[in-house]
Amino acid sequence: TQSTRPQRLLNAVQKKATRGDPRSVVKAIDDFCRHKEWAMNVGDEKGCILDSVVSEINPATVLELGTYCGYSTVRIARLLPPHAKLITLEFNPDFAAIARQVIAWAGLEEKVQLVEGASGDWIPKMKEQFGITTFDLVFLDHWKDRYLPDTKLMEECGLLRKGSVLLADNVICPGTPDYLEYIRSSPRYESRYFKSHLEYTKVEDGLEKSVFKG
Ligand SMILES: CCNc1ncnc2c1ncn2[C@@H]1O[C@H](/C=C/CNC(=O)c2cc(-c3ccc(F)cc3)cc(O)c2O)[C@@H](O)[C@H]1O
Ligand SMILES: [Mg+2]
Repeated sequence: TQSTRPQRLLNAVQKKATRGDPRSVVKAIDDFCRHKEWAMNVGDEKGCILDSVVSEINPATVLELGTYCGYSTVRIARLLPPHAKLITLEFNPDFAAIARQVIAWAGLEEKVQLVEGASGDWIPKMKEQFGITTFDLVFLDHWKDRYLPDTKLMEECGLLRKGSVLLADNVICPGTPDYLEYIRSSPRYESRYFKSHLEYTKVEDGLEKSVFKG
């Protein structure tokens, strides 16, 4: 049977990366996507911006919306302090299965809880299911038309506190116009755009970092 792109990406990790070495997993995926097959990982250029935001916040609790193959999950989790928790939501079971193996290859299972399901169903259950009060950082990288509804849902569920940071991928390409309009015009957020490029290309894209004011 034909393999899928996520399966071929996992094969590249298992062939090129060293078990237990997150940096080598990130490099193996970037090399695969740059030289073999493009895939919608945040990538190395935007990934450096992601790294700097994570290092600046040093979060104890992180929520990622849209795991895909686990590239940004590994990028974030490798920088987390010992008892920090990253919860990542992925509703495609095939992608979730690949991501679990990528996260395991990096040796980061202890820091990551991959939850198979839709953000809309799980955001309201974060407190009761995982004992989370609020998230220090949320990385949005799922369906682009879901950024805004899920942000409103997180507000309603009290998952954001004064100082919580939302970091959104692809605000230019493919674009998240309704989210950008909302977050940039809301008095409850301080937003800043980090100009970059669409992963592995010269096309403009960027990350929007928004701090919740409570
Ligand atoms: C239903 C909403 N809730 C969800 N809950 C949990 N997981 C979800 C959800 N939505 C989507 N997902 C998962 O997130 C992932 C989806 C990501 C969508 N991303 C993109 O479309 C995307 C697309 C591009 C892109 C850019 C230019 C192109 F020419 C082609 C593609 C670049 C990116 O960086 C992207 O992130 C998948 O793994 C999907 O199964
Ligand atoms: Mg993306």
